[in-house]
Amino acid sequence: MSDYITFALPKGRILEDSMELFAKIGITCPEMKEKNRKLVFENKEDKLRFMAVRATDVPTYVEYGCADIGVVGKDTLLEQDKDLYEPLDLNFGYCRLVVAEPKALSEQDDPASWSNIRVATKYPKVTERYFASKGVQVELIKLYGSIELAPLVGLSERIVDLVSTGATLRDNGMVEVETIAEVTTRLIVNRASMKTKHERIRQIIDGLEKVIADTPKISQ
Ligand SMILES: Nc1ncnc2c1ncn2[C@@H]1O[C@H](COP(=O)(O)OP(=O)(O)OP(=O)(O)O)[C@@H](O)[C@H]1O
Ligand SMILES: O=P(O)(O)OC[C@H]1O[C@H](OP(=O)(O)OP(=O)(O)O)[C@H](O)[C@@H]1O
Repeated sequence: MSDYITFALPKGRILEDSMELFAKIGITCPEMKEKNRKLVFENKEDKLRFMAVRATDVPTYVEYGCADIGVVGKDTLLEQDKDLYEPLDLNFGYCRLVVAEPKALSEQDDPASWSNIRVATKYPKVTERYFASKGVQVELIKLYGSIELAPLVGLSERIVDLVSTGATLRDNGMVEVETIAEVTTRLIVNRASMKTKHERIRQIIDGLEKVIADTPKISQ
């Protein structure tokens, strides 16, 4: 398999856009279109292998060299802080990592007066760093999804989560307070693969870079 290039792709919302982008530089995997429960797919002719993994696991597969290349949101990279080469912003998956709170709370209360702020999030490390940099002590509550529910039921006063259209915040009576980071999808590469498979990987990066430069930027 060492002459193969292996990709770790997230199973969720990023997968389709990633495969569309790769197709523009001739990287395809017809086997992936078959409806089954397989997790590894091959394009034997072009010596390409694709693994479908949880979005949060992509950096791990790439860091350990099980995958040469990965596709992942900047939010995940900020949270995990792994030793990876990050050569390209793929210019899709636009969203923002924000601090938000219930609208009612925002109107009634001055957060500066709170002695203990509980913040629910999927991103505890980013959240801790962010509040520490502002000199604010917070209690972190790690959740794995539906973060906007936490303040509605008294689990936390605030949340740190992704916002794209704003519909989830709005429909749950919440408002944005501050932006922590702008998020897009990134290409990541294993550091050793960058040396041992330099020519093929460089070709992929250069090809994608050209496609991205020629594609008008779609703002969310
Ligand atoms: N509402 C959104 N709009 C645009 N991009 C988003 C949105 N939510 C998440 N993303 C981006 O897509 C990535 C993957 O999100 P997705 O929802 O597919 O997986 P996940 O559920 O966060 O991960 P996991 O499967 O590990 O729980 C995120 O890390 C982020 O970069
Ligand atoms: O601004 P919007 O367009 O409404 O998108 C934001 C929502 O999308 C993501 O959730 P996701 O759909 O991944 O579900 P989850 O809460 O289970 O992670 C994110 O965590 C927000 O909840």
